Amino acid sequence: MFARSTAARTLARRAFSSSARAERKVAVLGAGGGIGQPMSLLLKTDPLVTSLSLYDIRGAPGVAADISHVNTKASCKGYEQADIGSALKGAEVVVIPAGVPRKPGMTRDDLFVSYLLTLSLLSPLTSPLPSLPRLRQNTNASIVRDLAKACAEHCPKAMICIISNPVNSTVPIFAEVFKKAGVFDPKRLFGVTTLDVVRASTFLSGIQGTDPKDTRVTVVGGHSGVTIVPLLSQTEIAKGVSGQAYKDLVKRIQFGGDEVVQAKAGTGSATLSMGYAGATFVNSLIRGMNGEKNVVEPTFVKSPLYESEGVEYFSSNVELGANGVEKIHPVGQLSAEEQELLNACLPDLKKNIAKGVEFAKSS
Ligand SMILES: NC(=O)C1=CN([C@@H]2O[C@H](COP(=O)(O)OP(=O)(O)OC[C@H]3O[C@@H](n4cnc5c(N)ncnc54)[C@H](O)[C@@H]3O)[C@@H](O)[C@H]2O)C=CC1
Ligand SMILES: O=C([O-])CC(=O)C(=O)O
Repeated sequence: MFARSTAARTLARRAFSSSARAERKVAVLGAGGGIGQPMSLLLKTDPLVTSLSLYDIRGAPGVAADISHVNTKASCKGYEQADIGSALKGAEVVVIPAGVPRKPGMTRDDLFVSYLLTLSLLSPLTSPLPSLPRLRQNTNASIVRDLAKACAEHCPKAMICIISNPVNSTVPIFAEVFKKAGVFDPKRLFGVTTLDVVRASTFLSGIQGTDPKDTRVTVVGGHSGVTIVPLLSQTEIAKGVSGQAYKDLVKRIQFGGDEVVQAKAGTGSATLSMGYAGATFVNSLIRGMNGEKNVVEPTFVKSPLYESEGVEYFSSNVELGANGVEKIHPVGQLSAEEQELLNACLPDLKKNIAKGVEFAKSS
């Protein structure tokens, strides 16, 4: 992993040696889960990570004990529920894959409202109404809200990378909690949309017979269905993919998550590819923090690009630096098809963001 050009590798080495003493403590919240475990393993093998703090409401000490035997530099420690303060103390990067994954038939937005709550309504005998408020606590929205409160208290200056779905709403929730606590810095909050870029690269290179490592596709918008907008016209390698093949490719990139949810048949959603994508994003983020120049990743951040249309958060190419977001790149030239995709994305994205803001403000 972490494949890069020779020039980038030289820069990374230089950045690494100039920051060889830089302590880079990374905390993973939800480290015992399907994403948390492989991502933590990959982070343990990243030479830029010096300390790994693995937290989950269940199982993190065991995962940490296992991973800590890998003979790489980073130290690794696991924490249980009562220890979230120790887990977060001194963390410079916090990655959050905590929460419930999808099952077939669900959208990511369904994860905002509790899956358990839905079940309880269907089975009132096993889940009597008086327990509904407790079940409501199990939504991804409230999980992210509560983890945001803990981060605001214990590591308000950390870079925060949100994986928990629906990303289009959980990032605004996190931001609102930080605003309430008076510690919000928009440059330090990222929705992780890297898996969309990873998939676009894999699917396109599969069609064109190219090496995925040289097949970079910019994907903008949000992280669900039609809010995912691949900009294939900006990639030389995509030239020649047109007509039905183009439509199929766009659909596959937009609904790649559903492909995995279907294939896993009720046992979860993408975990291993997401672990890879999450560790890749964190590696880029730390390279930027360590002073490497021109580190660019698409990520869902507070963005001025479509603010005038009421869309406060948007994923586009972002240059990462010492303080997080260094520069937000515009989407660039769009084809007529891409303009249509963007037109379809913005209203949905606006609704998803408003839902997150509303939830955080009212809870
Ligand atoms: N941004 C993206 O591209 C992607 C996002 N996801 C999302 O990531 C989330 C996690 O997915 P999986 O790892 O497959 O689920 P999982 O169920 O395997 O793991 C989730 C983990 O979170 C833990 N957890 C629950 N509440 C917690 C809390 N309050 N504090 C700390 N840990 C807590 C659970 O104990 C569990 O270990 C889901 O919401 C899923 O939709 C999944 C794939 C891609
Ligand atoms: O599809 C899901 O629910 C998980 C996800 O976000 C993805 O795989 O892109």
